[in-house]
Amino acid sequence: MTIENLIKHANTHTGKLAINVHKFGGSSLANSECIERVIDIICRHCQINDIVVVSANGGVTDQLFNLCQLAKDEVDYTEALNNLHFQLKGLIAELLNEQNSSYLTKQLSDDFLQLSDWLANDYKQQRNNILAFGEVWSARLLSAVLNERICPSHALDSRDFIQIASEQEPQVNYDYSRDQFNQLKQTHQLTIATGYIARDVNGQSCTLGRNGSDYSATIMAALTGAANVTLWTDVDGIYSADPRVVPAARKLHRLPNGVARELGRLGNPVLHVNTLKPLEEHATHLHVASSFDSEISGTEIGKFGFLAKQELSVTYSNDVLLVSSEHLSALSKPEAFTRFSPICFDEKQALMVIKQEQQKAVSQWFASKVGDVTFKPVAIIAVVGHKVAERGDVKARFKRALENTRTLDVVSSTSEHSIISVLPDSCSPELTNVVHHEMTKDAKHIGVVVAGLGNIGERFLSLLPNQIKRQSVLENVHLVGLLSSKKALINTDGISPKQALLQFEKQAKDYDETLLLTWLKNHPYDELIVVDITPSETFSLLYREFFQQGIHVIGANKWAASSSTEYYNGLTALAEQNGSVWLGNTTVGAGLPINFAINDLRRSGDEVKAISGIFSGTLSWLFEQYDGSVPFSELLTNALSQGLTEPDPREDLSGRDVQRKLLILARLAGFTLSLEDIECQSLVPEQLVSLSTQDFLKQSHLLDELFENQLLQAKSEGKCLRYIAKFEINEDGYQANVGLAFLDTDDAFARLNPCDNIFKIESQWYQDNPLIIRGPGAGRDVTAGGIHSDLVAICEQLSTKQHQVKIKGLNE
Ligand SMILES: Nc1ncnc2c1ncn2[C@@H]1O[C@H](COP(=O)(O)OP(=O)(O)O)[C@@H](O)[C@H]1O
Ligand SMILES: N[C@@H](CC(=O)OP(=O)(O)O)C(=O)O
Repeated sequence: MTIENLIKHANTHTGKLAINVHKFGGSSLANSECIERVIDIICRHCQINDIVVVSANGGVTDQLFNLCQLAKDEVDYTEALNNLHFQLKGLIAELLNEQNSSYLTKQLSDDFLQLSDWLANDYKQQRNNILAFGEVWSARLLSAVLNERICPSHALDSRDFIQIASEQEPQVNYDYSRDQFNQLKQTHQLTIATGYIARDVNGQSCTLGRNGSDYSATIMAALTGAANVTLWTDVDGIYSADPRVVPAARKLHRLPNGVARELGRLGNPVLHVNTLKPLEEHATHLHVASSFDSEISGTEIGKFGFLAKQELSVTYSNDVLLVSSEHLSALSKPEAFTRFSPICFDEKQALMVIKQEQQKAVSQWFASKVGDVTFKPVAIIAVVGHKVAERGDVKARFKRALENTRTLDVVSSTSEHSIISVLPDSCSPELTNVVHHEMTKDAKHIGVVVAGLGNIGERFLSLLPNQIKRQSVLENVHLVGLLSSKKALINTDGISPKQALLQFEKQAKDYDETLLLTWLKNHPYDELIVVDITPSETFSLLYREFFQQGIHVIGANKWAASSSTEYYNGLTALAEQNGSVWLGNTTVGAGLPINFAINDLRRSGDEVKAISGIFSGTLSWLFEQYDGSVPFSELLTNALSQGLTEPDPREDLSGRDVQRKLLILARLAGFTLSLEDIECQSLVPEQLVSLSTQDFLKQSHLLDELFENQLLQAKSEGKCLRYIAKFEINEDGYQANVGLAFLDTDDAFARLNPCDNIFKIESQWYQDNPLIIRGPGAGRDVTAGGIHSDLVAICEQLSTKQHQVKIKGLNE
């Protein structure tokens, strides 16, 4: 939705559109630049009846906690207080016009008088009211900026409508809260509500715990029946480990609900422990996305199939306590869970691990019931994934990763979705990296979309199941898309390679390019490869889009590789910029390793000086057969009926295909040239050029005299006829042409099996005795095999590739 739409809806909207909740975390609101970005996201993604939930501006809650602590320790906090006031006044001045700025500054000064008073006289009682200021200031400021520049908006203090049982038991009274919310909500205005805070049944201010604004957002979604909740933060999704600590962390595109819940329970900051609770009975979608780059697809949390269930992540916490008491056995497991939500509870070993904030409640309970209890700071590291507790292989790998680490003898799980180890010392970044590496080293999932289900495409697919079985590098390759020119089948959870064509037949829908591109933009794979086995120029024009998304391409299709110099250079630059690999070993010589050989020579430091040969299977066959005993046109009809030519044989006779192949090879050898730089002798006489295919075939006898004359002349010189491609460097640069040549009958190019290709490479290393590659240059098996060879090559390259996580403040 654009800003115009937001405003238009402000004036006309009747409140019937689905509601979306957008939560912006503190990191997304940390300074005026961040807030400008948030405003831009609101303009593009919000409708007027949506709800925006905000956390305190980045760092403000920490500062408020610090002020309470200083007051408690009776340390002078004046400077800290003034700094915070100064910072917030600055933010107001930077974002609002003079009139609004002075109005908000006045409100802020009043709040600071109140804050000073509470800190001096009543910080204990007023602690939650003090902490609540962060969110109140943040909502007020954002709402004022929107009102001034974008659309009518009002700020709501969630304490005025969210009622929970108590801070310890933050269950929401939904009926009451919904009623209150409906009374407070203004129609035709964008609601900016505070996260993190609520009131208990006694009307006391409560917080929902650190990072609690996520929970506020989902509570508000449940109150309003919202369709979506987006948690906008400083990282573009949930990763397999904290990306600040583990640079090799992988983005988890789709996280099953249970796994997300467990990550939150273990204290992962991206998801608050209670975030998912309010959504349990609603069909609300939950996303985590980056406010720093709102176009990148984030993580979706929901119900997913096999692939998402395979994913593992590693999380740790250093803010946990080991509870020891000889009376621990007085506490049953269910009771322990309802009372304290421990992270782990091991009845047999009488061990319980809790979050630091539970300490007070635990010690009070023990004191009142049974007796002494001691607390020891410890740490946990956990592997989290769908039902990992039942997976022996995961447990074994986790133990192996911890082999050289001192652990308390507890590797226990309280949820089926995690295996936890308790550490006597804090969990170091090194350990987190080691464990993450061990758990995820072979977890790179590669999606493959095959475009073009003709002869070669079918063969490629029929070879795929065995290739996946045999080539270990293909272990995590998933066939996810099949495209023909008219139909498309995309299945994010994978299409069975064995049943591929059958599934395509039954389930494919009409091909829709926009839908395809949208899917490709949001695909959940670590890497995605498009295998282009189409002859289509139109499809090749999508390579730009693919490379922009970092998608890799295996092209058997010659169009892109032989496009204009400017376009081709643009494509290769784009691929490089975005880390896309582009291979096309089968564009020339089918499965013959000609492209590999040229690449390899260049890698070895060699310089290619000339490339020549017979590059067309069709022309190879025709001239190997043509000895004058049968007219050329008869041979051509024969070749056509055997499927050796294109449906319109002029495609072959024009030399254009050979010209493209020579261009591709010369480019691979490192030369900059385009098709126009390669002289091309067409074998189609002028009068046959513009006829329909049918008329051309009827008139093909007109070719006979021409070829007969050429053959007679060649024979008179003791030579034979061949269609040759040649590129060579000379003093002026290079010379390149394709056309008919008279060759000695014992020339290597003259003694081929019909249909074979031959490539001769002369280089610095292969000067006097050139490198020759010869063999079938077309055919179903060899071409499909060549594409498989590219697939293995790409997967080998990708297995060592690391993605750079984009996090504001870390590498942005
Ligand atoms: N598994 C993980 N995936 C993504 N981010 C993580 C993960 N574990 C920890 N983090 C950290 O959580 C931070 C986001 O949480 P938080 O600071 O609460 O954001 P916000 O201010 O938006 O609420 C990220 O910057 C990242 O460093
Ligand atoms: N401001 C609170 C609540 C919150 O959720 O913040 P954030 O969205 O920045 O994690 C805190 O810092 O804990």
